[in-house]
Amino acid sequence: MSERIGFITRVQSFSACHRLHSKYLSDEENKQIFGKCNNPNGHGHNYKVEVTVRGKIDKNTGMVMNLTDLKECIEEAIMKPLDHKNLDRDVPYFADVVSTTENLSVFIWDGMAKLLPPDSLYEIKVYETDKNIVVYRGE
Ligand SMILES: Nc1nc2c(c(=O)[nH]1)N=C([C@H](O)[C@H](O)COP(=O)(O)OP(=O)(O)OP(=O)(O)O)CN2
Ligand SMILES: [Zn+2]
Repeated sequence: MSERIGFITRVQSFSACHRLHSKYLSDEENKQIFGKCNNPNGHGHNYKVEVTVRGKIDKNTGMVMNLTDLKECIEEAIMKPLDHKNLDRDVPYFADVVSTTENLSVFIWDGMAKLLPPDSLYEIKVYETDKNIVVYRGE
Protein backbone atom coordinates (compact mmCIF):
# COMPACT_ATOMS: atom_id res chain seq x y z
CA MET A 1 0.00 0.00 0.00
CA SER A 2 1.43 3.46 -0.88
CA GLU A 3 2.31 5.57 2.14
CA ARG A 4 -0.37 8.04 3.23
CA ILE A 5 0.27 11.80 3.41
CA GLY A 6 -0.50 13.52 6.72
CA PHE A 7 -0.48 17.09 8.07
CA ILE A 8 0.59 17.75 11.64
CA THR A 9 0.24 21.07 13.46
CA ARG A 10 1.81 22.37 16.63
CA VAL A 11 0.48 25.51 18.31
CA GLN A 12 2.67 27.96 20.21
CA SER A 13 1.87 31.31 21.85
CA PHE A 14 4.31 34.12 22.54
CA SER A 15 4.15 37.71 23.70
CA ALA A 16 5.82 40.62 21.94
CA CYS A 17 5.42 44.32 21.35
CA HIS A 18 5.79 46.33 18.19
CA ARG A 19 4.93 49.51 16.37
CA LEU A 20 3.68 49.67 12.80
CA HIS A 21 6.07 52.17 11.27
CA SER A 22 7.93 52.32 7.97
CA LYS A 23 11.26 54.18 7.80
CA TYR A 24 10.51 54.73 4.13
CA LEU A 25 7.41 56.85 4.87
CA SER A 26 7.11 60.29 6.47
CA ASP A 27 5.81 60.61 10.01
CA GLU A 28 2.57 61.99 8.59
CA GLU A 29 2.21 59.07 6.15
CA ASN A 30 2.92 56.60 8.95
CA LYS A 31 0.27 58.18 11.15
CA GLN A 32 -2.21 58.26 8.31
CA ILE A 33 -1.65 54.63 7.31
CA PHE A 34 -1.09 52.92 10.66
CA GLY A 35 -3.21 55.10 12.96
CA LYS A 36 -3.06 54.07 16.63
CA CYS A 37 -0.67 51.25 15.72
CA ASN A 38 1.91 53.90 14.92
CA ASN A 39 1.89 55.33 18.44
CA PRO A 40 5.56 55.99 19.31
CA ASN A 41 5.75 53.72 22.36
CA GLY A 42 4.22 50.73 20.57
CA HIS A 43 1.82 48.10 21.88
CA GLY A 44 1.76 44.41 22.65
CA HIS A 45 0.15 41.23 21.46
CA ASN A 46 -0.18 37.70 22.70
CA TYR A 47 0.49 36.05 19.37
CA LYS A 48 -0.51 32.50 18.58
CA VAL A 49 1.24 30.55 15.83
CA GLU A 50 0.13 27.31 14.18
CA VAL A 51 2.96 25.51 12.38
CA THR A 52 1.81 22.80 9.96
CA VAL A 53 4.11 20.17 8.47
CA ARG A 54 3.15 17.88 5.58
CA GLY A 55 4.69 14.48 4.93
CA LYS A 56 4.37 10.74 4.54
CA ILE A 57 3.09 8.83 7.58
CA ASP A 58 6.08 6.60 8.29
CA LYS A 59 5.02 2.96 8.28
CA ASN A 60 7.29 2.12 11.22
CA THR A 61 6.82 5.14 13.53
CA GLY A 62 3.32 6.07 12.43
CA MET A 63 4.50 9.70 12.38
CA VAL A 64 4.87 12.47 9.79
CA MET A 65 7.54 13.72 12.17
CA ASN A 66 7.91 13.55 15.93
CA LEU A 67 5.98 16.47 17.41
CA THR A 68 8.69 16.68 20.06
CA ASP A 69 11.16 17.51 17.30
CA LEU A 70 8.75 20.07 15.87
CA LYS A 71 8.46 21.62 19.34
CA GLU A 72 12.26 22.01 19.46
CA CYS A 73 12.28 23.67 16.03
CA ILE A 74 9.59 26.10 17.21
CA GLU A 75 11.66 26.92 20.28
CA GLU A 76 14.61 27.83 18.04
CA ALA A 77 12.77 29.67 15.25
CA ILE A 78 9.98 31.36 17.20
CA MET A 79 10.39 31.47 20.98
CA LYS A 80 14.05 32.38 21.20
CA PRO A 81 14.00 35.25 18.69
CA LEU A 82 10.48 36.59 19.35
CA ASP A 83 9.06 35.84 22.82
CA HIS A 84 9.04 38.83 25.16
CA LYS A 85 10.85 40.95 22.58
CA ASN A 86 10.29 44.29 20.95
CA LEU A 87 10.02 43.09 17.36
CA ASP A 88 11.27 46.36 15.89
CA ARG A 89 14.21 46.83 18.25
CA ASP A 90 15.27 43.32 19.24
CA VAL A 91 14.81 41.45 15.92
CA PRO A 92 17.22 42.74 13.20
CA TYR A 93 14.91 41.44 10.44
CA PHE A 94 12.35 44.09 11.37
CA ALA A 95 14.81 46.99 11.25
CA ASP A 96 13.85 47.48 7.60
CA VAL A 97 10.56 45.56 7.48
CA VAL A 98 7.27 46.72 9.02
CA SER A 99 6.34 44.28 11.79
CA THR A 100 2.93 43.39 10.35
CA THR A 101 1.54 39.93 10.92
CA GLU A 102 2.16 39.17 7.25
CA ASN A 103 5.85 39.95 7.58
CA LEU A 104 6.00 38.09 10.90
CA SER A 105 4.57 34.99 9.22
CA VAL A 106 7.28 35.22 6.52
CA PHE A 107 9.99 35.59 9.21
CA ILE A 108 8.66 32.52 11.03
CA TRP A 109 8.36 30.55 7.77
CA ASP A 110 11.98 31.28 6.84
CA GLY A 111 13.21 30.32 10.31
CA MET A 112 11.22 27.08 10.45
CA ALA A 113 12.07 26.05 6.87
CA LYS A 114 15.79 26.12 7.74
CA LEU A 115 15.25 23.58 10.54
CA LEU A 116 12.69 21.19 9.01
CA PRO A 117 13.20 18.49 6.37
CA PRO A 118 13.16 20.02 2.85
CA ASP A 119 9.70 20.81 1.45
CA SER A 120 7.96 19.59 4.62
CA LEU A 121 6.77 22.99 5.92
CA TYR A 122 3.20 23.44 4.72
CA GLU A 123 1.76 26.49 6.50
CA ILE A 124 2.37 29.17 9.09
CA LYS A 125 -0.79 30.68 10.60
CA VAL A 126 -0.37 33.68 12.91
CA TYR A 127 -3.08 35.09 15.14
CA GLU A 128 -2.12 38.65 16.07
CA THR A 129 -5.41 39.02 17.96
CA ASP A 130 -8.54 36.89 18.10
CA LYS A 131 -9.72 38.75 15.01
CA ASN A 132 -6.53 39.36 13.01
CA ILE A 133 -5.17 36.18 11.43
CA VAL A 134 -2.60 35.66 8.65
CA VAL A 135 -1.74 32.48 6.74
CA TYR A 136 1.52 32.05 4.81
CA ARG A 137 2.45 29.01 2.69
CA GLY A 138 5.81 30.03 1.33
CA GLU A 139 4.77 31.76 -1.88
N1 LIG B 1 -2.84 43.81 7.22
C1 LIG B 1 -2.57 44.14 8.50
N2 LIG B 1 -3.25 45.13 9.13
C2 LIG B 1 -2.96 45.42 10.43
C3 LIG B 1 -1.98 44.71 11.14
C4 LIG B 1 -1.26 43.66 10.45
O1 LIG B 1 -0.36 43.01 11.01
N3 LIG B 1 -1.59 43.42 9.15
N4 LIG B 1 -1.70 44.99 12.44
C5 LIG B 1 -2.34 45.98 13.07
C6 LIG B 1 -1.91 46.35 14.43
O2 LIG B 1 -0.81 45.58 14.82
C7 LIG B 1 -2.92 46.34 15.54
O3 LIG B 1 -2.30 46.06 16.78
C8 LIG B 1 -4.05 45.37 15.38
O4 LIG B 1 -4.88 45.73 16.47
P1 LIG B 1 -6.42 45.96 16.33
O5 LIG B 1 -6.81 46.18 14.92
O6 LIG B 1 -6.82 46.98 17.32
O7 LIG B 1 -6.87 44.56 16.82
P2 LIG B 1 -8.30 44.03 16.82
O8 LIG B 1 -8.80 44.05 15.40
O9 LIG B 1 -8.32 42.70 17.51
O10 LIG B 1 -9.05 45.11 17.71
P3 LIG B 1 -10.59 45.43 17.71
O11 LIG B 1 -10.63 46.83 18.23
O12 LIG B 1 -11.22 44.44 18.65
O13 LIG B 1 -11.08 45.32 16.29
C9 LIG B 1 -3.39 46.77 12.43
N5 LIG B 1 -3.62 46.42 11.06
ZN1 LIG C 1 -0.12 45.46 16.69
